[in-house]
Amino acid sequence: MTATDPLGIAPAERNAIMPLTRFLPDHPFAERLYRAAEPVWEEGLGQPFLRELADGTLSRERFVFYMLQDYLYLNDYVNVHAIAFAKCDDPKIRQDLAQAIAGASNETDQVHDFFRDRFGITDEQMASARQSAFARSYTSNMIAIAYTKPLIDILVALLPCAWVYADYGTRIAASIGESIETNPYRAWIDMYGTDDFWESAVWLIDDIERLAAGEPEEHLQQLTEQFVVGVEHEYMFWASAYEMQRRWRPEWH
Ligand SMILES: Cc1ncc(CN)c(N)n1
Repeated sequence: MTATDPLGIAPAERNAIMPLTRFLPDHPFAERLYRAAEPVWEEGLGQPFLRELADGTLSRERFVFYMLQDYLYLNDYVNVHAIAFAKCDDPKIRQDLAQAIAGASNETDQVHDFFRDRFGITDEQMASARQSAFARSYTSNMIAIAYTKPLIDILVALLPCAWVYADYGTRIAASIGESIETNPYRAWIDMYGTDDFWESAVWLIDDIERLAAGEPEEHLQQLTEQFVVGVEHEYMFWASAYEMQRRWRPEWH
């Protein structure tokens, strides 16, 4: 584990809220996934988009770019859950997936609609938003996994979305304390920095842990690599929003 927290959270508090110590004892496969992704995961939290969101200095332009990408992202994200649902005959996981779909519409209501009003994002902007190369790479990968792979692969493809956001939201909330009161991005932090949102990662981790128990080592290795790719995609989603970069090369407008 990295010694210094990217947002400067003190070690004692950090231990209580880190991904593996928070509600997650006895999840060896989740631990393996996190450890494999840890360098990118931890570096990701320290990137400018998130540091500036945490201290409230992120430009509105960059945040709007992110919001429009995220709106497109959530549509694909819900579709991936729906494909997983159709492939799943485990009643508990079906219920979890249905709740996650409802949770995504909660994100839209609490975060997207709020910032649409606040920043005056128009229907035209929403309708004409074009997915960035980085966001498309992320969701295309998830959709391909959803159509071609078994249930556990789909759940692992979804896990970075839930777990990284729950962790970053919690750690951002912990790092800024009372300054949240004046942070223009408070609605975002309030959404992702809560125990409720954390629960949306926990069910997924629990279900994956259960399914992983019967899998051969070779498949677990593939899933671990796939998870790291998902965390890298999360990283690039923010990095490309910060640069407001739509195409693979910045000069391709
Ligand atoms: C890109 C992305 N990843 C995850 C989340 C959290 N569901 C989100 N809203 N956007």
